[in-house]
Amino acid sequence: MSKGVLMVNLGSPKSTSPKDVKNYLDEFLMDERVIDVPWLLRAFIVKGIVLNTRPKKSAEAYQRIWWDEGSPLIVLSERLQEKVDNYTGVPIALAMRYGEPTIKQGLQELADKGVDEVLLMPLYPQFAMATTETILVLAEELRQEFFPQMKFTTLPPFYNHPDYVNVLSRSIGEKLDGVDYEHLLFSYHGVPERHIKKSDITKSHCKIDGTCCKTASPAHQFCYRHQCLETTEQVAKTLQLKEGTYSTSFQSRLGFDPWLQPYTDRTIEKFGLNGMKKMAIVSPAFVSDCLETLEELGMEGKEIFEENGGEEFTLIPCLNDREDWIKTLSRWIDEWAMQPKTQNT
Ligand SMILES: C=CC1=C(C)c2cc3[nH]c(cc4nc(cc5[nH]c(cc1n2)c(C)c5CCC(=O)O)C(CCC(=O)O)=C4C)c(C)c3C=C
Ligand SMILES: [Fe+2]
Ligand SMILES: [Fe+2]
Repeated sequence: MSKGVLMVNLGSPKSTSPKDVKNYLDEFLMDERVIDVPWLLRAFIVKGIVLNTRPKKSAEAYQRIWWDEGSPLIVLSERLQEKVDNYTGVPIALAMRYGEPTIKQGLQELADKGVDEVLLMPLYPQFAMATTETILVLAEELRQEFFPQMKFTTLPPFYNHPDYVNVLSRSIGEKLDGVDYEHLLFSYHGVPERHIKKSDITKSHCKIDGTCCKTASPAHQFCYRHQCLETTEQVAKTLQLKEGTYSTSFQSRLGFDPWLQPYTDRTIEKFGLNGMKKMAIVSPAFVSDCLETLEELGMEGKEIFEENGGEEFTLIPCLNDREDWIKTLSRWIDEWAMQPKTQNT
């Protein structure tokens, strides 16, 4: 058997034109694990409302962060894939859940190299139905239809893996070295509260009441909120952050349903209004910088802070293609590649 890796990230529109952004949002938001309502209602919300209003605004946001080489998320994911490919002894392909390169193209690329045992590597530290789960479900559907000879293994969410926590902590420590700040905010992409309850395999643990995520439960294997809070706690412990000098919030709310709280924009506003002058922010739900970090935090978040009296806003970059991150991923891959036994997901 020949082994290979498929790294999968979220994806971006082809360009910053409203038409391409609309196509991308259509694919993204029509995913039943993102907008998790029956198809007819989803089509009404997405095609009838969101796609008639959002693409222009989103396209303008993408224009503010777009690079000459293309979407930051895709360019940074490509750099990561190339560098890990150079370090490891197995072929590494890259795919996006939405847009291109598709998961089917990524699997075909590996199949063309003779790979029949694939490590699926969703590039998300924390599990969510709207990210990890949708990747794994689609990959399995494609395997059954087009690549029945392949065997899949999945890299588990690494939100509390000591190697990941150390690299993330180091990246924060380096950026904040010599920077005077009063508070470090860990801002994770939000999800609707409903998603957390749906992913609760015990069907009774999750109450979203502030205590359930701190009480040990098998539900936490699939609890995005628990995993985010845990990443924050592990990093705070590693960096020896003092209680009260850091906290967790959730960004990018869409629609009118309750999402995970506290919301990042309101938290930043409150910091400013309460007299805070210097804050730092990190977004550990993403391993690559993207619209949500560069624009929503780096531009909008900064503006909210300054409009409300804040003065210094330090945005910590994602891990992107840091050397220690490349080496960590490569080590995980090599450890998997050396295991003799195969395992189907
Ligand atoms: C942890 C990662 C992510 C989760 C969880 C997630 C859930 C989620 N997202 C939306 C809606 C949108 N997200 C958008 C952009 C976007 N989302 C993520 C990651 C997660 N999303 C990333 C990395 C990005 C940026 C992509 C890029 O090209 O840089 C967007 C599009 C931009 C916009 O119009 O604001 C939408 C829409 C929902 C509804 C959801 C959970 C249900
Ligand atoms: Fe998102
Ligand atoms: Fe929980």
